[in-house]
Amino acid sequence: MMEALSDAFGFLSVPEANGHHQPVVPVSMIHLFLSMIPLFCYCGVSYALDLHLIGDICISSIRTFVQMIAVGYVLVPIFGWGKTHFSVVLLYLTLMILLAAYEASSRPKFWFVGQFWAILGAMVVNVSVLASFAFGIIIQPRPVYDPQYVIPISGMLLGNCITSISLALNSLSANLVEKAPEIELYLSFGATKHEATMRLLRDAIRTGIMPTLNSMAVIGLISIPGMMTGQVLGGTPPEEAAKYQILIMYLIAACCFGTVLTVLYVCLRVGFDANHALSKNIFGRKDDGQKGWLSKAFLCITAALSCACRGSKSKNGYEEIATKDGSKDGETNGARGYSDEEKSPDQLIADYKARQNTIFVRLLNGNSHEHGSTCLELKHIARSVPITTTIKGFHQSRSVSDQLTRRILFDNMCVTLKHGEIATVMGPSGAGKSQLLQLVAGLVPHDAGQLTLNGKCRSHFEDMPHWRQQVRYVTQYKIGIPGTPRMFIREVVGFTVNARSSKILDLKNQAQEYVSPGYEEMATTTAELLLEWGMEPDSLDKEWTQLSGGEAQRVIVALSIASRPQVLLLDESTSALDHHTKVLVEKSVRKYVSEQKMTALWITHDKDQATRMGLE
Ligand SMILES: Nc1ncnc2c1ncn2[C@@H]1O[C@H](COP(=O)(O)OP(=O)(O)OP(=O)(O)O)[C@@H](O)[C@H]1O
Repeated sequence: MMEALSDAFGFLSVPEANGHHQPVVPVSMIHLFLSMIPLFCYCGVSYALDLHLIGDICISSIRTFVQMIAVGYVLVPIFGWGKTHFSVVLLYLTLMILLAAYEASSRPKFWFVGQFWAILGAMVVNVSVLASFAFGIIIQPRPVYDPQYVIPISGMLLGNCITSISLALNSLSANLVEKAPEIELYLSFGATKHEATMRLLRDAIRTGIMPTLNSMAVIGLISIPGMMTGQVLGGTPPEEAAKYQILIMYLIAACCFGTVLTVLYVCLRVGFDANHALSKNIFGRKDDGQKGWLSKAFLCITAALSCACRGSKSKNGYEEIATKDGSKDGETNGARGYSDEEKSPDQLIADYKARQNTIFVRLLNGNSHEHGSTCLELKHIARSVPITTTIKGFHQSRSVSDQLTRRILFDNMCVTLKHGEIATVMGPSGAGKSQLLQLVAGLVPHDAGQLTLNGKCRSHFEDMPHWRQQVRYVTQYKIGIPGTPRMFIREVVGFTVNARSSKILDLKNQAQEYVSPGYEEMATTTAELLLEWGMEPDSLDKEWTQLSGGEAQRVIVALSIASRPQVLLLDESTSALDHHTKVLVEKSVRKYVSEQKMTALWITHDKDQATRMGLE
């Protein structure tokens, strides 16, 4: 039995003359405790730098100790029974895979409902396929489920998958939440969800598999894997141990690649709805509430210890922050502030109802185009947003009724705009103006009603990217994407070219086909507009991150106009500009809307701007 362990697992033991194994390096419990000392020194560093890692260091150290000692005892009988009972091996593998899925699922910063099952499914499929390939075709142990081979190798595959999946998923889910404005920028220029997230997806895949590729790059040169070392010490010739290790590394890399791709595919499917719109409320931020009970118990103990150590600091383990006037954080002008968490749902609903959420959509130049044909029509549109994300503790709660957890922003909204018309959208902050424009752009769903463009109902468009190519939403956020505006033009033209080439085959829709401008036309128009608005045309070749807030705002408005949409949706698009430049931009928008027979909806808080826009 010990020979089997030694062979497969690389135990550091050599056989004695009497057949018993003697460890190459005898390790006593005292040695183990001594080896913990350097690690625990870093608890002091964590404390000094306020890293909040003391709990994690303690938990990981204790888990390593308990788990490894336990496996040392459990493996011997399992290797023995497993040789003749496949069910024992299967049971052990099931346990391993469940724990691996749980570990991988608990690490990313954001999570979605069903994440554990997605990871479990990805692991089961990929590990099963690779293990079948490895044991059935390459290694061919007898029996094929020989636990001496199956358990250690599956363990190595799963262990590496945990790291890859958690890194990749953490990268993609955090980006889907934190880089939503970037994704929506691409979507609003007609990108599909895959085009809009391609960069983030590539980053996530690279992040996930890089640790494995890195260890493959240095294996043999710098790192000698434990398994190979164990085999050599157990008597296997080094060249044979090396070949076995190479085989294992290839299997690990393939398994990591497969699981990462599968899990990211599910994450993307969950992160977008059928209309290629980002589902922003799907992802929850992981907090201590999502930690396992074991981790929570350890965290409580370490928090109590840390609290006792701090003495003069706060009782709850966190230092209280005093504000300038001596009051504590959360207090303003002597009155204690309170957060949404402390209100009951009824109070919150009453608060929301009490707010004036009226949105005014005012037509500015309707008289000049009385006989024009209808461009954009909103019929009885309604939109509500979940309020669960703002109330901690109710997040993802299934027991609270839908009515209680949603806030109606607007209901029964009807707007008709003819070609060449501009309307302002005004209302208090938080009333839902941006939501209205994003709804028109198809970036958020609507609860009821119908939208039409040139008389064609939105549901009759081939898909939402085709609608968005003609309905351009100009975000109010500063653009922080990598690259330059010129690169962005190339990407945008690519989206519409793809869409057109697929649509050419669609004979039914050819009559209403949208012909987007090519690269040259778009770049020239953008440069001309920027010149009119007091910017150098070489701004197109500056990195987005090097442009000031006002410059970036002008560039994105210019790009939007130059992409010749039917509907222009401007969300406070001149908020960062000085008065003179604002007037120049307003003039150009009026000119282009009129000349190109577009329609524009313009959100502004500036009454003077609304008045100016109405005076032609
Ligand atoms: N995905 C979401 N989930 C939950 N609530 C949301 C979501 N998106 C927007 N909201 C809420 O909807 C409300 C309206 O948001 P919106 O951005 O449309 O306001 P606004 O009228 O444009 O405000 P401002 O003038 O400040 O830009 C806000 O209270 C906002 O918190």
